[in-house]
Amino acid sequence: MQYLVSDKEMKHLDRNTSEHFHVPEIVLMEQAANAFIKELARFLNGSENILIVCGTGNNGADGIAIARLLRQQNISAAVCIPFAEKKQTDSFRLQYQIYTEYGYPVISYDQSWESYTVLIDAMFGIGLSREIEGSMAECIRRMDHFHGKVWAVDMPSGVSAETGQILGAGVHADHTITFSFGKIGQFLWPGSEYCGDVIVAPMGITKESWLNERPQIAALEPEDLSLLPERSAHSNKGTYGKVLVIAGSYNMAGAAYLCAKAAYRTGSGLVRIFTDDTNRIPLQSLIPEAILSTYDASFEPEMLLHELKWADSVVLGPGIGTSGTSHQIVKKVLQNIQIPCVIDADALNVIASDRSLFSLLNETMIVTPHLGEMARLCKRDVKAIQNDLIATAKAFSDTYHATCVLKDFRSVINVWHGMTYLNLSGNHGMATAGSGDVLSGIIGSLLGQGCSAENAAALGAYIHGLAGNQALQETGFRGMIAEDIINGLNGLWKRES
Ligand SMILES: NC(=O)C1=CN([C@@H]2O[C@H](COP(=O)(O)OP(=O)(O)OC[C@H]3O[C@@H](n4cnc5c(N)ncnc54)[C@H](OP(=O)(O)O)[C@@H]3O)[C@@H](O)[C@H]2O)[C@@H](O)CC1
Ligand SMILES: [K+]
Repeated sequence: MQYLVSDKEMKHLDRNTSEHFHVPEIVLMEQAANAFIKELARFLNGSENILIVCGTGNNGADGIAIARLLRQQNISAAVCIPFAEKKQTDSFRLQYQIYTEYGYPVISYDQSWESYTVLIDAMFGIGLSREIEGSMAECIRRMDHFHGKVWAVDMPSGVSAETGQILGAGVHADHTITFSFGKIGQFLWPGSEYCGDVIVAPMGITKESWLNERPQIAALEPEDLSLLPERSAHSNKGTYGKVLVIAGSYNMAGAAYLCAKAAYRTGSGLVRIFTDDTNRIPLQSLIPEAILSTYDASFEPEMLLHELKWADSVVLGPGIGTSGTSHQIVKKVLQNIQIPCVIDADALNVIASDRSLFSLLNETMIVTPHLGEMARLCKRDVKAIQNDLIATAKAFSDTYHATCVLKDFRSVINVWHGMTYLNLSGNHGMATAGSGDVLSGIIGSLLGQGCSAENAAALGAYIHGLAGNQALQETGFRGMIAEDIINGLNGLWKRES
């Protein structure tokens, strides 16, 4: 698991390193500059002519230190400090003094950048705190139009380290070398598109610097697949959980099929589909492994209660529609459920339309809204939510105690009183109908196999993305459909065994 930090957290870690562990700022800066060069050097062939555009804060100070170290390794480099008259930090002044004592070149802002082949952006790092305006925004745009490769020091200038929003203007980097921890804004849209590939370079601020604080945001990595429920040679189908998939209404067999199949492909021993009777024939032929319980116009709640007693976990909602019967089903489940549950799709729309149902949510439940569903749940517009993904997911969990998986290009998973996860697996091929049904089936399966709500939600989103990445090898981006993601799971498990 890697931790991702905000600008404030990084400054806090920096302060703890200096004040508690007594590592001087200038030592950290030298380590940062060395760490940057070590990564950069892997891409250089020695013929480059490098320009480093520096601000007057510590990001700019890093830039000047990098220029000095490059020159001392016989690599052609010069700095440009377009707004040298602005407020300078002590470290900036010191780095500038050292650099000029050596007689290394500082070019004026008016000079052409034509002869330079690489640009290093050291204007703003994690200190960016407001919109960039006027001539500074012009300078950012000039960097953005640079003809060669662009490397960003810590953050591309203009990208908020906390939200990933572009503050006024932003530099599109080919690579971003960031120090010690990934920054949240590097992984949220649109910031992620400005960072190019992100390299986290260790530079001496370590996890010890959290002292008594706890990191808030994490991203799962391949080694975290060890959190998956164990399998045993001595087992039967009952060992791996019974999942009740309440899905599919008239003409919506597909959602039930994808969800149930994903649950089976994630390892569940038994899956039962509770669905509209008109789905019986297609589901029996599409997925004969599933047990079916169906209802018709005269929906009898007793049958549903009976199925709830049978199950170890429930997925409630894919394709159930928002009819009166769907409302009855959702309400009955929420009032009676005593096992872990994923609430998805139309079940969320039903809840959004009847505020009395919100009070039935609790910490054993996982809600999986996409942005539109979340907009209906919290009565905000999609754009506002997109600009504020992490806070939105957190506010929902804090208020209703359920684990929230807010689905987007980078889904945010928030656990009530717990960690926030940013899911970094997956690709845009997965933006296709039914992809969400597959995700809820995966999460429901993990719950049925005994995972906590936290592990099922974070791991479920991660596995879903990995399966999509696996599918990419067969389909490419453009033609991927939900079934391919399910097939991608097979590839994942094959690698595991
Ligand atoms: N922390 C660490 O662990 C380590 C950090 N290191 C490096 O330090 C970097 C952070 O340095 P930093 O704090 O000096 O801020 P930086 O990004 O250089 O910005 C400079 C100043 O610009 C200003 N400003 C803000 N927005 C503005 C705007 N829109 N338009 C105009 N001005 C604006 C704002 O000052 P203000 O005007 O608010 O007083 C701000 O302070 C970090 O990214 C990394 O590279 C490493 O050396 C090693 C260890
Ligand atoms: K920068």
